[in-house]
Parts: sequence; C-alpha cells; structure tokens
Amino acid sequence: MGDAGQVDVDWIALRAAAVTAMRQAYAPYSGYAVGAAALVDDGRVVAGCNVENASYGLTLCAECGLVSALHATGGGRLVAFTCVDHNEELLTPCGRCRQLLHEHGGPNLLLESKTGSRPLRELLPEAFGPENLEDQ
Ligand SMILES: O=c1ccn([C@H]2C[C@H](O)[C@@H](CO)O2)c(=O)[nH]1
Ligand SMILES: [Zn+2]
Repeated sequence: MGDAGQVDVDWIALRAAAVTAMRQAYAPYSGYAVGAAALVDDGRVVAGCNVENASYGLTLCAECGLVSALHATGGGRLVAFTCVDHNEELLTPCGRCRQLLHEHGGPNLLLESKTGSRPLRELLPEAFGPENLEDQ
C-alpha cells in the first residue's frame, strides 16, 4: 500500500498469476480456459480458474475459485484484479462475477484493462451490496 489509500499494484506479477491459474482450468466443454488473480489488502495474491461441469449450468467461473481461495487462505479485501483467457488476453468478468467481486472488493476494486485500470463501479454502477442489508 502507498500513501493516501493509493495501491501499488504489480500488474505484471498479477497477470502472471492469472496465466498460471488459467493453465489449470478445467474447461473441456467450452474450450475457453480462464484464469483470474487478485491482490488482497494484506499483500497476498489469490487466484482461480474456471471449472466446468457436464451439467453445463453448474460451471464455476474463475472468479468463484478466486473468492474461495481468498477465504480459504485467510480472508481480507480484494484491491486489484485481473483476468485472462486462453490466449492470455484480458477479459472482462461476466455480470455474475462483477457482483461476486463487489462483495469482496467493493466499488473501488481496480480491474486491469487494456488502457490501464478502472474501478469496479464503472462496470457495475449502483451496485447492490452488503450495505443495503444494514438496518434490517
Ligand atoms: O468472467 C468469466 C466469464 C467466463 N468464464 C468461463 C466460464 C466458462 O467456463 C467459460 C465460457 O463461458 O468461461 C469465467 O471463468 N469468467
Ligand atoms: Zn463469471
């Protein structure tokens, strides 16, 4: 972490972790391997790959594995995220995964893009989140 809440992100290292995860993908049905990696607020890097199923609708996106890894290794908040496909090209998370990332990183989570990075709030404006369930 740097000053004033700024985050120093090694995007190259993060992308390398996503590529490593992508190579572990189980995607025999779509043939579309995905790997995701994220920097956690304590400096850890967590990653995940997509895991498909013969019952297609049960497919787990790479982001699902990443969130599971986040909690399995100690929890924390996601601060920076990247995701690559089988060509090692950046991909934008599906709608469900934007919501998933919002839960664990909030609207300011940085997502790598071809032109730098952008906060999740730009991809998921006016998100529904945990704060909506307060004061019940
Ligand atoms: O954000 C996304 C979008 C798609 N996929 C996976 C799901 C499926 O296995 C394959 C094709 O949709 O890509 C992800 O892992 N993350
Ligand atoms: Zn998804």
